[in-house]
Amino acid sequence: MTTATIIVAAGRGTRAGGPKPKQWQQINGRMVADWTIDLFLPYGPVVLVINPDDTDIADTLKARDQIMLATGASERAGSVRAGLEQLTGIQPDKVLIHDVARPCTPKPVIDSVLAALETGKAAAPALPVTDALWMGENGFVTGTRDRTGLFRAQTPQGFDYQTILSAHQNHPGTAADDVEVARAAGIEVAITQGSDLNLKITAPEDFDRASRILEELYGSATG
Ligand SMILES: Nc1ccn([C@@H]2O[C@H](COP(=O)(O)OP(=O)(O)OP(=O)(O)O)[C@@H](O)[C@H]2O)c(=O)n1
Ligand SMILES: C[C@](O)(CO)[C@H](O)COP(=O)(O)O
Repeated sequence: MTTATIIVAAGRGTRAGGPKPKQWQQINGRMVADWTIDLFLPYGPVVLVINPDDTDIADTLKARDQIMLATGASERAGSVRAGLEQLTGIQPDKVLIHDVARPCTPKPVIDSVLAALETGKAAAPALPVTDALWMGENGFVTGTRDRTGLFRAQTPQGFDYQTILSAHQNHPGTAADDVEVARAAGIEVAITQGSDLNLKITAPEDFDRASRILEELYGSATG
Protein backbone atom coordinates (compact mmCIF):
# COMPACT_ATOMS: atom_id res chain seq x y z
CA MET A 1 0.00 0.00 0.00
CA THR A 2 1.48 3.38 -0.98
CA THR A 3 0.66 6.43 1.09
CA ALA A 4 1.29 10.06 0.18
CA THR A 5 0.71 13.15 2.29
CA ILE A 6 -0.59 16.55 1.25
CA ILE A 7 0.36 19.35 3.63
CA VAL A 8 -1.68 22.48 2.94
CA ALA A 9 0.43 25.57 3.56
CA ALA A 10 -1.08 28.23 1.29
CA GLY A 11 -2.92 30.17 4.04
CA ARG A 12 -1.82 33.60 5.23
CA GLY A 13 -1.99 32.96 9.00
CA THR A 14 -3.87 36.20 9.58
CA ARG A 15 -5.14 35.29 13.05
CA ALA A 16 -1.69 34.17 14.27
CA GLY A 17 -0.07 37.48 13.25
CA GLY A 18 3.69 38.01 13.03
CA PRO A 19 6.04 39.23 10.31
CA LYS A 20 5.30 36.31 7.95
CA PRO A 21 2.68 33.55 7.62
CA LYS A 22 2.72 31.26 10.69
CA GLN A 23 4.07 28.22 8.80
CA TRP A 24 7.29 30.08 7.96
CA GLN A 25 7.87 31.40 11.50
CA GLN A 26 10.38 29.70 13.82
CA ILE A 27 9.51 27.42 16.69
CA ASN A 28 12.25 25.78 18.81
CA GLY A 29 14.86 26.71 16.20
CA ARG A 30 13.08 25.49 13.06
CA MET A 31 10.26 26.64 10.80
CA VAL A 32 6.81 25.38 11.79
CA ALA A 33 6.60 23.84 8.28
CA ASP A 34 9.82 21.84 8.84
CA TRP A 35 8.45 20.27 12.03
CA THR A 36 5.24 19.34 10.20
CA ILE A 37 6.95 17.95 7.07
CA ASP A 38 9.22 15.70 9.18
CA LEU A 39 6.19 14.03 10.79
CA PHE A 40 5.10 12.63 7.42
CA LEU A 41 8.29 11.86 5.46
CA PRO A 42 8.54 8.37 7.00
CA TYR A 43 5.20 7.45 5.40
CA GLY A 44 6.09 8.29 1.76
CA PRO A 45 6.12 11.26 -0.61
CA VAL A 46 4.93 14.65 0.65
CA VAL A 47 3.25 17.37 -1.39
CA LEU A 48 3.54 20.82 0.17
CA VAL A 49 0.92 23.22 -1.18
CA ILE A 50 2.14 26.80 -0.98
CA ASN A 51 0.82 30.26 -1.77
CA PRO A 52 1.91 31.77 -5.11
CA ASP A 53 3.29 34.74 -3.12
CA ASP A 54 5.75 32.48 -1.27
CA THR A 55 8.12 31.68 -4.15
CA ASP A 56 11.15 32.77 -2.08
CA ILE A 57 10.46 30.02 0.44
CA ALA A 58 9.73 27.57 -2.39
CA ASP A 59 13.36 27.73 -3.51
CA THR A 60 14.56 26.61 -0.04
CA LEU A 61 11.98 23.85 0.18
CA LYS A 62 12.76 22.40 -3.26
CA ALA A 63 16.17 21.39 -1.91
CA ARG A 64 14.52 18.89 0.47
CA ASP A 65 14.25 15.32 -0.85
CA GLN A 66 10.85 13.68 -1.18
CA ILE A 67 8.97 16.99 -1.19
CA MET A 68 6.91 18.06 -4.18
CA LEU A 69 5.48 21.55 -4.35
CA ALA A 70 2.05 22.58 -5.62
CA THR A 71 0.48 26.01 -5.90
CA GLY A 72 -2.48 26.66 -3.62
CA ALA A 73 -5.72 28.54 -4.08
CA SER A 74 -7.57 31.29 -2.21
CA GLU A 75 -9.66 28.72 -0.24
CA ARG A 76 -8.41 25.64 1.64
CA ALA A 77 -10.48 23.26 -0.53
CA GLY A 78 -8.80 24.61 -3.68
CA SER A 79 -5.37 24.14 -2.11
CA VAL A 80 -6.18 20.51 -1.26
CA ARG A 81 -7.43 19.93 -4.81
CA ALA A 82 -4.12 21.26 -6.19
CA GLY A 83 -2.26 18.82 -3.94
CA LEU A 84 -4.42 15.89 -5.03
CA GLU A 85 -3.88 16.74 -8.70
CA GLN A 86 -0.12 16.97 -8.13
CA LEU A 87 -0.25 13.28 -7.12
CA THR A 88 -1.85 11.98 -10.32
CA GLY A 89 1.57 10.87 -11.60
CA ILE A 90 2.19 8.78 -8.47
CA GLN A 91 -1.35 7.44 -7.96
CA PRO A 92 -0.89 6.48 -4.28
CA ASP A 93 -3.38 4.07 -2.72
CA LYS A 94 -4.00 6.31 0.29
CA VAL A 95 -3.56 9.99 0.99
CA LEU A 96 -3.25 11.89 4.26
CA ILE A 97 -4.29 15.56 4.17
CA HIS A 98 -2.79 17.69 6.94
CA ASP A 99 -2.66 21.34 8.04
CA VAL A 100 0.90 22.74 8.06
CA ALA A 101 -0.22 24.60 11.18
CA ARG A 102 -0.34 21.34 13.19
CA PRO A 103 3.38 20.64 13.83
CA CYS A 104 2.93 18.58 17.03
CA THR A 105 0.75 15.70 15.80
CA PRO A 106 1.67 12.59 17.85
CA LYS A 107 2.57 9.52 15.75
CA PRO A 108 -0.28 7.38 17.20
CA VAL A 109 -2.79 9.91 15.81
CA ILE A 110 -1.39 9.41 12.29
CA ASP A 111 -1.10 5.63 12.68
CA SER A 112 -4.70 5.32 13.88
CA VAL A 113 -5.95 7.09 10.74
CA LEU A 114 -3.89 4.75 8.54
CA ALA A 115 -5.10 1.70 10.47
CA ALA A 116 -8.73 2.73 9.91
CA LEU A 117 -8.02 3.06 6.16
CA GLU A 118 -7.24 -0.67 6.05
CA THR A 119 -10.98 -1.30 6.29
CA GLY A 120 -12.62 1.93 5.10
CA LYS A 121 -12.24 4.69 2.52
CA ALA A 122 -12.05 7.65 4.91
CA ALA A 123 -10.97 8.33 8.49
CA ALA A 124 -10.11 11.38 10.55
CA PRO A 125 -9.08 12.15 14.14
CA ALA A 126 -11.27 14.08 16.53
CA LEU A 127 -11.90 14.71 20.22
CA PRO A 128 -15.33 14.74 21.82
CA VAL A 129 -16.49 18.16 23.06
CA THR A 130 -16.20 18.06 26.86
CA ASP A 131 -17.07 21.64 27.86
CA ALA A 132 -20.63 22.95 28.14
CA LEU A 133 -21.70 24.89 25.04
CA TRP A 134 -23.31 28.32 25.18
CA MET A 135 -24.78 30.77 22.72
CA GLY A 136 -23.72 34.36 23.40
CA GLU A 137 -24.41 37.89 22.27
CA ASN A 138 -23.04 41.26 23.40
CA GLY A 139 -21.07 39.61 26.20
CA PHE A 140 -24.01 37.70 27.72
CA VAL A 141 -25.09 34.07 27.57
CA THR A 142 -28.24 33.76 25.47
CA GLY A 143 -28.69 29.99 25.49
CA THR A 144 -27.09 26.57 25.83
CA ARG A 145 -26.57 23.71 23.39
CA ASP A 146 -26.41 19.95 23.96
CA ARG A 147 -22.81 18.74 23.45
CA THR A 148 -23.82 15.08 22.97
CA GLY A 149 -22.32 13.66 19.79
CA LEU A 150 -20.22 16.75 19.01
CA PHE A 151 -16.52 16.42 18.12
CA ARG A 152 -13.58 18.78 17.52
CA ALA A 153 -12.13 17.88 14.11
CA GLN A 154 -8.38 17.50 13.58
CA THR A 155 -6.01 16.48 10.80
CA PRO A 156 -4.47 14.40 9.23
CA GLN A 157 -7.64 13.30 7.48
CA GLY A 158 -7.04 10.12 5.49
CA PHE A 159 -8.68 8.78 2.35
CA ASP A 160 -8.55 6.30 -0.46
CA TYR A 161 -6.80 8.50 -3.06
CA GLN A 162 -9.09 7.99 -6.07
CA THR A 163 -12.18 8.42 -3.89
CA ILE A 164 -11.18 11.81 -2.42
CA LEU A 165 -9.73 13.05 -5.75
CA SER A 166 -13.07 12.44 -7.43
CA ALA A 167 -15.00 13.91 -4.45
CA HIS A 168 -12.92 17.11 -4.58
CA GLN A 169 -13.18 17.44 -8.36
CA ASN A 170 -16.97 17.24 -8.07
CA HIS A 171 -17.30 19.50 -5.01
CA PRO A 172 -18.55 22.98 -5.81
CA GLY A 173 -17.26 25.84 -3.64
CA THR A 174 -15.58 25.79 -0.26
CA ALA A 175 -15.48 23.34 2.66
CA ALA A 176 -14.29 23.52 6.27
CA ASP A 177 -12.27 20.36 5.74
CA ASP A 178 -11.92 17.23 3.59
CA VAL A 179 -14.34 15.25 5.72
CA GLU A 180 -17.03 17.71 4.60
CA VAL A 181 -16.06 17.11 0.96
CA ALA A 182 -16.09 13.33 1.45
CA ARG A 183 -19.44 13.31 3.20
CA ALA A 184 -20.98 15.50 0.49
CA ALA A 185 -19.97 12.73 -1.94
CA GLY A 186 -21.69 10.10 0.23
CA ILE A 187 -18.49 8.61 1.70
CA GLU A 188 -18.63 7.24 5.24
CA VAL A 189 -15.88 8.70 7.48
CA ALA A 190 -14.59 6.82 10.54
CA ILE A 191 -13.65 8.87 13.62
CA THR A 192 -10.26 7.97 15.09
CA GLN A 193 -8.59 9.07 18.32
CA GLY A 194 -7.39 12.68 18.24
CA SER A 195 -5.10 14.30 20.79
CA ASP A 196 -4.99 17.52 22.79
CA LEU A 197 -1.34 17.73 21.73
CA ASN A 198 -2.44 18.00 18.08
CA LEU A 199 -3.17 21.71 18.30
CA LYS A 200 -3.54 23.94 15.26
CA ILE A 201 -1.50 27.13 15.60
CA THR A 202 -4.23 29.69 15.07
CA ALA A 203 -3.73 32.59 17.55
CA PRO A 204 -0.46 34.26 18.65
CA GLU A 205 -0.42 32.44 22.03
CA ASP A 206 -0.48 29.04 20.25
CA PHE A 207 3.22 29.39 19.31
CA ASP A 208 4.24 29.10 22.99
CA ARG A 209 1.96 26.15 23.53
CA ALA A 210 3.28 24.37 20.44
CA SER A 211 6.84 25.05 21.59
CA ARG A 212 6.13 23.41 24.96
CA ILE A 213 4.48 20.39 23.29
CA LEU A 214 7.43 19.90 20.92
CA GLU A 215 9.75 19.98 23.93
CA GLU A 216 7.54 17.45 25.68
CA LEU A 217 7.55 15.15 22.62
CA TYR A 218 11.15 15.51 21.46
CA GLY A 219 13.05 16.97 24.43
CA SER A 220 14.64 20.38 24.69
CA ALA A 221 16.76 20.07 21.51
CA THR A 222 16.08 22.88 19.06
CA GLY A 223 16.02 20.67 15.98
N1 LIG B 1 -6.31 29.15 0.91
C1 LIG B 1 -5.83 28.36 1.86
C2 LIG B 1 -6.24 28.53 3.22
C3 LIG B 1 -5.69 27.70 4.18
N2 LIG B 1 -4.78 26.78 3.83
C4 LIG B 1 -4.16 25.94 4.85
O1 LIG B 1 -5.18 25.29 5.61
C5 LIG B 1 -4.74 25.08 6.94
C6 LIG B 1 -5.79 25.46 7.98
O2 LIG B 1 -6.12 26.80 7.83
P1 LIG B 1 -5.96 27.94 8.96
O3 LIG B 1 -5.41 27.47 10.20
O4 LIG B 1 -7.24 28.67 8.94
O5 LIG B 1 -4.77 28.77 8.30
P2 LIG B 1 -4.76 30.19 7.62
O6 LIG B 1 -5.79 30.27 6.55
O7 LIG B 1 -3.35 30.42 7.24
O8 LIG B 1 -5.13 31.12 8.88
P3 LIG B 1 -5.99 32.45 8.96
O9 LIG B 1 -7.43 32.03 8.69
O10 LIG B 1 -5.78 32.94 10.34
O11 LIG B 1 -5.45 33.39 7.90
C7 LIG B 1 -3.44 25.85 7.10
O12 LIG B 1 -2.41 24.90 7.13
C8 LIG B 1 -3.38 26.74 5.89
O13 LIG B 1 -2.06 27.03 5.41
C9 LIG B 1 -4.38 26.63 2.50
O14 LIG B 1 -3.54 25.80 2.19
N3 LIG B 1 -4.95 27.42 1.53
C1 LIG C 1 -9.25 21.32 8.77
C2 LIG C 1 -9.30 21.85 10.18
O1 LIG C 1 -8.00 21.83 10.74
C3 LIG C 1 -10.15 20.91 11.02
O2 LIG C 1 -10.09 21.30 12.35
C4 LIG C 1 -9.83 23.25 10.24
O3 LIG C 1 -11.16 23.25 9.84
C5 LIG C 1 -9.07 24.24 9.38
O4 LIG C 1 -8.91 25.48 9.98
P1 LIG C 1 -9.98 26.68 10.22
O5 LIG C 1 -9.52 27.36 11.46
O6 LIG C 1 -11.34 26.08 10.35
O7 LIG C 1 -9.85 27.56 9.02
